[in-house]
Amino acid sequence: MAPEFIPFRAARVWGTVRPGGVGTLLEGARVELSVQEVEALGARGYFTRPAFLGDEAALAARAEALARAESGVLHAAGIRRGADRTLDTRVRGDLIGWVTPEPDTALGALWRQFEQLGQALSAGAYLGLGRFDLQLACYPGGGAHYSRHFDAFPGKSNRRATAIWYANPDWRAEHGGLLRLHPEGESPVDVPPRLDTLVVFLSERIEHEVMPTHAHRLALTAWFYGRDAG
Ligand SMILES: O=C(O)CCC(=O)C(=O)O
Ligand SMILES: [Fe+2]
Repeated sequence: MAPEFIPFRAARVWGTVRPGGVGTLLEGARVELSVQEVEALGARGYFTRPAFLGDEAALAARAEALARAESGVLHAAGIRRGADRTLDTRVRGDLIGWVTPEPDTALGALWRQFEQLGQALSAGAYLGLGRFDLQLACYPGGGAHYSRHFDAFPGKSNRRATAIWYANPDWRAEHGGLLRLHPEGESPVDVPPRLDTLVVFLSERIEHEVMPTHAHRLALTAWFYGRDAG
């Protein structure tokens, strides 16, 4: 791991749950981008970071995400087609729901880290980001996937950056479910959806897909809009 990460990770609160509960685990932890991450974003349109929250906060956020998914609030995302509005799960087979967490929760802590990530991307990579939406997505296994797509089209939705945080401990190769990035002019890059991995890419620039998934797969995605967005 790049040495740049060390001072910033050491500043985190490890091993203690403060009186406020899991939501305060990461209080004061600043998200900073390394030089390599800024360069990768500019040159290739993406970067990955193997540990965004740290083990304790990641497991707490995973537990809350799983509880939400199991509570039945998520709905099928598949593209709707035709007059009968049937779902076409050939394009995407995930279940999704928007997330606005309470502050004093582990997902609230993740939310604040995404907020800081947006600020760091604006300061370090001049992306001029404003608000973001946060979505929980669950691929139930059974080969569910999401076909190759862009998250934004120039001049349309004004989504500028996509940041995905994965919540799957013990992810194994036979589970499939890789995020496959297709950077322009480069070979595809596969990202396993392992617990606490963060991937950040430019929404208009990086085409991507979720490969067929053979285990329950959870992810939280933040889409950052430009500051000038409505
Ligand atoms: O979960 C992932 O790895 C990517 C999902 C995705 O591309 C999307 O929801 O737009
Ligand atoms: Fe996407």
